[in-house]
Order: sequence, then C-alpha cells, then structure tokens
Amino acid sequence: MRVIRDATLADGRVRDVRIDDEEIDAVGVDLDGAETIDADERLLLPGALDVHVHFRQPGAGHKETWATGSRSAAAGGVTTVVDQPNTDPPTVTGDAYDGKEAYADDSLVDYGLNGGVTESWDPDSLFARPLFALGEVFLADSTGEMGIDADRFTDAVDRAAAAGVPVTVHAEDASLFDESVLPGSTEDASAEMDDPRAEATAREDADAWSAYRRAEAEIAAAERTVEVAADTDAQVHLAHTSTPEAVDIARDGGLTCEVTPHHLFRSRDDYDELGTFGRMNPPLRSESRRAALFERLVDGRVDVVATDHAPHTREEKDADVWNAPSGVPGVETMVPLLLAATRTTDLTVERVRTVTARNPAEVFGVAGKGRIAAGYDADLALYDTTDATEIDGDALHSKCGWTPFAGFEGVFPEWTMRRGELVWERDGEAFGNANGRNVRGDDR
Ligand SMILES: NC(=O)N[C@@H](CC(=O)O)C(=O)O
Ligand SMILES: [Zn+2]
Ligand SMILES: [Zn+2]
Repeated sequence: MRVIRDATLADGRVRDVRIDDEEIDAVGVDLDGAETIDADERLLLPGALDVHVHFRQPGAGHKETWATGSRSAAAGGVTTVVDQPNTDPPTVTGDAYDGKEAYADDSLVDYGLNGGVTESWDPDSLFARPLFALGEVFLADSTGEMGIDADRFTDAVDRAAAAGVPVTVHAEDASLFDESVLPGSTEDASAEMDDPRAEATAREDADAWSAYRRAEAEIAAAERTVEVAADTDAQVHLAHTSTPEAVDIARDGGLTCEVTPHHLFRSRDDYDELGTFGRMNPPLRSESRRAALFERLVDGRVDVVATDHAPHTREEKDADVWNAPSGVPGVETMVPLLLAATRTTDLTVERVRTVTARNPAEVFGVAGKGRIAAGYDADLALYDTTDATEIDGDALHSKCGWTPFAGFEGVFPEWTMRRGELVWERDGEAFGNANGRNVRGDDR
C-alpha cells in the first residue's frame, strides 16, 4: 500500500493518507506502507467534482474532446466531471446517451452524463439510462437552442421526480430579455425610414449582452423554478446562478445552487478587456452583484462551485456581440483561482474544499467521492499554496486555447490522483490513462 506522508488537510491537520489500490484505506499518523509519496505538509484536497462541463462530443470536437477536456480537468485538480446534454445530437434519448458514453471512454477522469429535455426527447428510454441528473434543463435558449416552454418544464420535473433523478435548471426567462437593446428592435425600426438616430440605438459593445439578458430574467426564472419544484417531490438544483438574488431564492425555496468562477471573479466592468470572449449565459453582472455573490460563497450560502466549462474556438468567439457564441472555458482554473483567493480574501481553504468536493458529492448523491476518509475513492490533488502562478491560456490544456482569467493568480496542483492512479504530474507535464468511469455506472 502507498502512503501520502505528512499532508496538510483542508482543516489544517497534518496526516498520512494510506491508499489501497483505488481507495483510501486510512487517514492517521505514522501509517505504514510499502511506498511513500512525500507531501511535505503541502495541502491535500479531495479531487474536485465539477458538476457542470460541456465537453462537446459528439458533434463539436473541434471545440473540445473528452480527451482534451478531461486533461484540462486533471491538470486543475478535478477528478470527476458532469457533462451537459446540449451536444449534437442532444442527449435526449437513450440512444444519444449511449452514443455519448462511447466518447466518454476517452476520459482521464471519472464522469457523469446528464440527460436533457427538448420537444422531441424520449423520457422513457432516457430514464432507463443511469443519468447523473436531468439537466441542465434550459428555460431559455443557450448554445444548442434547447429552450423549452413552461408546460414541458413542469412535465419534465414531474417525470424526474418519479424516476428519482435530480433536476438541474438553466434559469433565465427569455420573455424578460430587454429586446430594446437588440439591433433591429423597435427603436431601430426607424432605420427603415432613414432616420439617422437609428445608428445610435443599435448597441455593438459586448456589455450589450448583459443589458439584453438582464438580471431580472434570471431572478424571475429562479422564482418560477421554486414554484414548480414545490409542487413535486423532485430534487431541484439551480445551475450557474449569476445573481445574489437567485442564490437567496434557491435557499429560501429549498433548492440547491451552484455558481461559476466567472461570475465570482469577473463582472460587467471587464468587458473592455474581454470583449465577446466574456459573453456567456447567464451573462456577467454588475460589480456590486459579483461582490454580493462572492460574499455568499464565503459565508456558506452557495452550495457548489461548478465551472460551466463551455469552450468555443478563438475564431468563433472573435465575432460581433450578437453573433459570437456564448460560453467560456473554466474546468482547469476553478480550484486554482479559489485557492489563490484564499490568500487575498476571506475565503477559507475549508470552504474551497466544501464547495468543490464535499457538497457536489452530497447534493448529487455521489457515493464514495468528495472526502478524504477511509473507504472513499483515492481522488486527491496536492497543492503548494505558497506557489501561485499567473494564468495563461496557452499553458492550459483545453482545446480552445484561451481563458477569461488570463493574468489572474492560480494555485495549480503538483499532481492529481483519480482512484489511486496519477492522472497529472505537473513536473514533466505527464498525464495518466483514460480510465475514467461513469460514477452512476454498473461497475461502481
Ligand atoms: N453557458 C454558456 O454560455 N454556454 C453553454 C451553455 C449553457 O450552459 O447555457 C455552452 O454549451 O456553450
Ligand atoms: Zn446553462
Ligand atoms: Zn452549461
């Protein structure tokens, strides 16, 4: 058996962690073992579970593949990812689920696969598969145009409740988007009458995306989701909540919620730097809303941090604000950004551990993951918190080759272990094997 010697755990205790094949055998002091990995009192965290990624296969392997996405995860201390259904074909039938699982064979890290809802979904075959969750259920169109109406949403939540599967919701209400911001909107109609003022009304700056998909649209959709959930036994989770209001609505309404690193570390003030590379759904919010969201991360009101890792190529993103695709990468920089923030804010290492590992495993009932304790999977990552490096898109491993966090400090793992196997060693840039497993699969 192998022993990781003198590791500092998130709560500050220094312990040995003994590993028996794929599992943690014991956590203690002076443990015996045939082989020793010295931690030298560096920080050992449970491998993170990122419950919201878009790895793009099938259908858009030019943006990301399971091989590149899972490498990016491993290099960022993430040992489990959950893929979303807006691929091509969308994961809305049993066959589509099976097709995606064949791609996930290339994954270095463990994974879950969500099922989605469209007009043409097939709930019977879909719920016959081991779904991680039903979701993200799109209440408004995003990449993949899977927005559904109110009746289908209620029906989907009812079916998920009957199947005992949690539901995750992309909560934006498209009827509340501010269409006056759009080119060709009513103000702009005067263009047809040769009114010179028309030119001035069509916004082309990247911040127009935030003005268009305004906060009120998320807040209203979060309220509606609480109402729908209240009428059923369904377990409902709000994906990527971008406003403090939606976090509070989720808590008060008995839902769980997740926030993304980009909504925690970026705001509308950053569009000058990011341009359309900062376009995503839900969009960046005001600096005051960002700060209020961060406060809720620090004090425990946010349940989960997940990335909504949504890569698009540079060429695709380099378009005008109305035509650029929505989404930013993030799986590799989530834990590094949060750990770096523990050095400069009130965020504690324990909170980082809780929102990236313990809570996602608990909220979604992932057995054997999210903790460093005997009997749990040996999903681990080692960090030197005194060694922050500057984030650089070229040095990351996503196929998209860019990051919205360029220039930020990040504390990256020295190594990452997934079920006892080293899947990333920073010295030498070495990756392990594609032995990732479905966390809801039969071989668990
Ligand atoms: N968040 C995004 O802006 N984009 C996501 C879809 C989504 O999560 O809504 C994508 O798949 O590109
Ligand atoms: Zn979404
Ligand atoms: Zn998403």
